[in-house]
Amino acid sequence: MTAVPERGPGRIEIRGLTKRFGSFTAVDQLDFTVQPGRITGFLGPNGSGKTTTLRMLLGLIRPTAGTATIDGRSYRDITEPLTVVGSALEATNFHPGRTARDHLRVLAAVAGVPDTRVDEMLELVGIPAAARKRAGGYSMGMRQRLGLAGALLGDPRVIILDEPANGLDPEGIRWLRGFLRHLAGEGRTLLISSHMLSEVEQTVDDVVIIANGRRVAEGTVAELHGEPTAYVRSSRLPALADALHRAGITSEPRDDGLTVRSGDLAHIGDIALAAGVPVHELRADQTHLEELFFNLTESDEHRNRNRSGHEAPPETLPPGELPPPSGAPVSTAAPSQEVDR
Ligand SMILES: Nc1ncnc2c1ncn2[C@@H]1O[C@H](COP(=O)(O)OP(=O)(O)OP(=O)(O)O)[C@@H](O)[C@H]1O
Repeated sequence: MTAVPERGPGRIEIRGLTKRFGSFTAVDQLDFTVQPGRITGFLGPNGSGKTTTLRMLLGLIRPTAGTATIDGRSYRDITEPLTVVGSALEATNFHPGRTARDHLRVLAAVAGVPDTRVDEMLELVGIPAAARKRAGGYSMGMRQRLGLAGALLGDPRVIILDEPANGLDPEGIRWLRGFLRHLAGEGRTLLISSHMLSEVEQTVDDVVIIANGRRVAEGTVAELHGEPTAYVRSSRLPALADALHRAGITSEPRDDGLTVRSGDLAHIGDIALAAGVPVHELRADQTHLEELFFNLTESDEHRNRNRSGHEAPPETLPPGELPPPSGAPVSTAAPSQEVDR
């Protein structure tokens, strides 16, 4: 693949992005930035507005307010969009009677790329044998890989994938992780959505978390984890707390031990040893990201509207727009899928 210069173009900017379906606000004043050369996880529970946001970014539906741009231009204003942005919103809408090769050839023709790239892409995503097999017989994992191959056909610098790990087995998830990392290493911009933080935690650099269409957190994965802490147990806690304090480390009592505001276990152990304090247990605290995710997205303030019966009534669908994605899987690789022009 052609290398994309590091720190090159490919910046996604979402500003005040809002989408209302009738009186229902699916995406509400959303703001975030996605940087090239990084993998950004776009996270939120089911129905929080991820797909609607991606559909606006990809020009499939019009925002009610705000903008979604790539290098300052909205998708509809990009001259050869498939060579700039590759996307796979769902991995399920391949024509069942069409082979992977035929499917990609159609897209290649649309994107204006040579047919030779089709087999290259199938090889790249690890399904060369699927070239002649009809898509109707594919596993979910193969569909995901085919969707990815389609997204990459135009050698785009921006890649947008909706729940790309869905249906992949652990080996497939490991493969995807390495593959996405490689693409980011080439300077490309990767935006991937997921409803499970734990699923993408090891894959992404940055995260944007939304609940009920609103951003509730944004930052690097490390920032989300917060400052590292350790748990230490001893029969002489006051002496240990005192020794840590003298070393400039704060601690507070927890259960029958201390929470120490440092992740450097060796340093904590050395301080205890130097103070002659016995240590009965010393371990790093794990931040339970899933719990944090739940707190951020399911707190009283952000409780999922879809679970409290406030979902948009279907008749709110504006003319010319596709029904909710759950019922109508969409791959944005082909412009023929675009609506609401
Ligand atoms: N065309 C539409 N008309 C009416 N409501 C819609 C439409 N599209 C989406 N919605 C509603 O907007 C909300 C956000 O949906 P969206 O698909 O963007 O969420 P999501 O975060 O992608 O969820 P999931 O993880 O389940 O795909 C949902 O309540 C959904 O029912």
